Amino acid sequence: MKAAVVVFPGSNRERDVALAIERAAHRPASYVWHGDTDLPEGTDLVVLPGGFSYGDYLRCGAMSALSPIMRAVKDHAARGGAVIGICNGFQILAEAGLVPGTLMRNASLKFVCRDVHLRVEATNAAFTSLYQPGQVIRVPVAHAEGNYFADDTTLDRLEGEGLVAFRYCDPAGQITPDSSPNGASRNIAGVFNETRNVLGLMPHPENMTEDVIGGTDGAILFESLVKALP
Ligand SMILES: NC(=O)CC[C@H](N)C(=O)O
Repeated sequence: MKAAVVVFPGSNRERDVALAIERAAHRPASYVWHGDTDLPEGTDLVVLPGGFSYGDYLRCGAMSALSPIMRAVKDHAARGGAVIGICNGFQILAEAGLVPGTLMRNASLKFVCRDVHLRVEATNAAFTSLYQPGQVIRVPVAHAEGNYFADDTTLDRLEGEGLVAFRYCDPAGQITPDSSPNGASRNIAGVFNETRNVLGLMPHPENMTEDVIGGTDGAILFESLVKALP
């Protein structure tokens, strides 16, 4: 699997995700500057990492969504190529219209940094195929604008088409309002585009890939991608 991690001014999780990919794929990911216009030849997976691109001015991800590289990212997605946006990357995907919905300020109006539990809602995608359906995993969040919002018609469609990837839950897998760190609609933590080749995900699987830092639940996502992609 050949992965390209896009670096925006203010990204801060690019090395974490590149390391998680290298561990799973046994080959390094390459970094691509947001001002470039082309992805490396033969890229299988594009990663938009977490961080504070453009200092979160205007709205998180709004300016990065207009970066020159995004044209190539959209073309890659339109060809069926895999794209994952994590946290700030999810915000960029939403602003670019590559996944449905938007990310609003956390209901608490506070930056939230802690581990959360997620229920895996869909395993019929390259990103999640090695999880068990309904599996409860633990990964960290670190964001101020992770409150996923879409109108009810869109939410019903996402649920009807199985495009909700992950939901915040309690440790037993129950979907309760209290288990969401940000007030997200229907506890949604991650969504696919219609063809499930693009995933927007608010928590950070790349920061839960080693026992020494608390667990390996996040590593399974990268191992799933390695299995699914050439
Ligand atoms: N960890 C991140 O990617 C943070 C995302 C964004 N800057 C926020 O605070 O909502």
